[in-house]
Amino acid sequence: MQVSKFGGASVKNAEAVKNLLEIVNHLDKSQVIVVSAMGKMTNAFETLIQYYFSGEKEECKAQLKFIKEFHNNIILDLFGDLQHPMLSAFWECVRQLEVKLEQLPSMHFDYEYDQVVSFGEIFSTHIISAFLNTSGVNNKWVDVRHVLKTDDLYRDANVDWLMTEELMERTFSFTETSLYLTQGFLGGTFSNISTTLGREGSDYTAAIIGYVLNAERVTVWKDVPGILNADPRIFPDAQKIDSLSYAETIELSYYGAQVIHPKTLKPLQNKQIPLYVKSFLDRELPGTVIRQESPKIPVPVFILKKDQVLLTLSPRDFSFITEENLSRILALFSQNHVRINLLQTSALNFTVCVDRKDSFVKMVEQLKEFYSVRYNDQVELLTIRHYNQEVIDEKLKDRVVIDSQVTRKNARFVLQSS
Ligand SMILES: Nc1ncnc2c1ncn2[C@@H]1O[C@H](COP(=O)(O)OP(=O)(O)O)[C@@H](O)[C@H]1O
Ligand SMILES: N[C@@H](CC(=O)OP(=O)(O)O)C(=O)O
Repeated sequence: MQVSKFGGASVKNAEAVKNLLEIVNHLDKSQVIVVSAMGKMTNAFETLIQYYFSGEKEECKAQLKFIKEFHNNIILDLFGDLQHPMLSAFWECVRQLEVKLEQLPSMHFDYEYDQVVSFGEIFSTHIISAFLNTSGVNNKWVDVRHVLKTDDLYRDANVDWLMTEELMERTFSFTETSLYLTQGFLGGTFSNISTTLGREGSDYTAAIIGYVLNAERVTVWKDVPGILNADPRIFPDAQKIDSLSYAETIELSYYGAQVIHPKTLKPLQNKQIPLYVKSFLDRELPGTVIRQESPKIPVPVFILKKDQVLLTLSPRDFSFITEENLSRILALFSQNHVRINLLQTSALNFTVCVDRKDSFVKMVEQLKEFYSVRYNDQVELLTIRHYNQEVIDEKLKDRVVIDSQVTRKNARFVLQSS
């Protein structure tokens, strides 16, 4: 069997869903199709949950209307009729969301987030499953929350592999159908409360299913021809890489290449399942294959992380940056979920480049108790993997370099934002 994952961009409107039908028609038999919320709907649901949680009733109503209209327009284009008989399950879910939003939220934001934002994937999969069925591509809709079991760390749930294996093997048995369609990004607790795996977690869902069912391959369909040596939105002349090793791809995603969710590779590597990244805009193109062995990458790879803060701490007492100081500092970063992207230490200074996020300000206040804190929040972090001097010179032309770290494989530069 194989797993194919379709992200938001590949189902952003009716035309895209028709294109998905075309791709599915050409896939090998025995597939589990994993689908994300349509287009930017997860962002729209995030706005909805903010209004709901803060009790802004009118704004909440207007946002719900926007979300419903978005899906209605796609349905009208695909089915010509909002009340098409195949859509009853979809309308039942819309009603469930409406009922949820009429109730008062609990005090637990992350819990409420997962209960509301999960409707993005539930809606998209009901619509797409019904559309495929009416188009002669028979498939069985599976509620992933019943088979992908997690703990209750809402918004960043951890998979319970044992339970998931047992439930998935039973559910995806390929006895009654050769095509299953299910949701990315979602999970369910032991008592079937919705959870999510972290933003952009649908790639990870595909890998989990592939791992559990011993898939022959997993394919993620994207709006790019494969993995490129840079984000084409930032570096328009980026080149496609034909083949990558798991280890290299894990490094790229660790340094911030946003094309694959970082957790995706490990389950696949553990069972040596190849991952294909292919373009839904041209299904004939070969894409990129990721597997154990791969030829050396023929070009340097550029990864630019924007919205970074460069933070320097110096002990207020007479101590150096010792192991004791380091463990206290790192514990605070971990407690505040602030990710360190680059780290340098000297006798008197601890310097890091981190993502700018809300908890950063709180963390800085805690650090100030022991350290003098200086920071610059107008910076970007450029990583060049497999660098050479020529590409460094070219990329740093007209840029102000604030800090750098060079190893055998990586040249990393903290740059003033351009
Ligand atoms: N190195 C890279 N190679 C290819 N795409 C990249 C790279 N880095 C960033 N991207 C961006 O990743 C996007 C695709 O990933 P993503 O948006 O997560 O897909 P989806 O949500 O549809 O699964 C592309 O549109 C591209 O702009
Ligand atoms: N819909 C979720 C999960 C996801 O992975 O989406 P996409 O495949 O469009 O990145 C999100 O936007 O975070």
